[in-house]
Amino acid sequence: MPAKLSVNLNAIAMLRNRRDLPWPDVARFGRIALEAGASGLTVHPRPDQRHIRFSDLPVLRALIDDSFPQAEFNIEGYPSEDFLLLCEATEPEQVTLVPDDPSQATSDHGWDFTGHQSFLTEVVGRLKSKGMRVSLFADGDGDVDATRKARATGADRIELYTGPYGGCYDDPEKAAREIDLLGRTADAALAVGLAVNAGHDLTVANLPALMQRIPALAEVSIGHGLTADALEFGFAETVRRFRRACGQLA
Ligand SMILES: CC(=O)[C@@H](O)[C@H](O)COP(=O)(O)O
Ligand SMILES: NCC(=O)COP(=O)(O)O
Repeated sequence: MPAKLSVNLNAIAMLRNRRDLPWPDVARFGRIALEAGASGLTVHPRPDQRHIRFSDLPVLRALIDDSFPQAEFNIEGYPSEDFLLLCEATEPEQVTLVPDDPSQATSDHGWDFTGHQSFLTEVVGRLKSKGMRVSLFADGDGDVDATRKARATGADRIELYTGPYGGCYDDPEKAAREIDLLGRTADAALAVGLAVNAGHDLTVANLPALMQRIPALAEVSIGHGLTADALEFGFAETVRRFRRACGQLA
């Protein structure tokens, strides 16, 4: 079963925000991605709204509801009260909780499931009671006990943080070690009943090996590498290239 591809629109929004102008239009690129066969859209609104703005969320929700009802909306972020209210107002199919500090340039680690067990349990319960699937950002470090603790929060999935793997683009031996750790984390998560997503710095080049080691991967969310490729190949063609790397197209 190929992994689903959720296209992250953060980089498009970041480009838009360079000027006080409405382009590139995130909804337009969301539409192009879904027309090209992406399974869903991902956004990671950060408190300073430096890329996705809170006002983008209802527009993207309406795009999916009105034109692509089979697609999924995935909202990622740190579960502050503001973020939780945003999710409750938008009702995405999936919320991915990420332990980001507001000052972080980008996400760079998964949850400490021991230290945040009760906090996560409460937040996961709150979101799930409103019908949202919940995924928890997790380090791919092979820690079996951490996956048990992730499961104990009531979450449905983990999202493997693949940044360290993505950073090995020029070091195949290191990449193989990272794949092994990610694979062992995924095995442990699947064994306790969690489904497994993955994201961060995934590319057309590094996806196939990840897919081969974790064939049960449910979804990948990709923005940075996809937007970079789109400058060369165009947005729709790039989505198709990533779908091919996910095993969706021959
Ligand atoms: C949760 C995660 O992995 C991040 O990749 C994130 O969604 C991207 O965030 P930025 O676009 O802000 O770097
Ligand atoms: N969850 C990861 C994501 O949405 C996109 O990460 P990246 O491809 O922008 O690194």
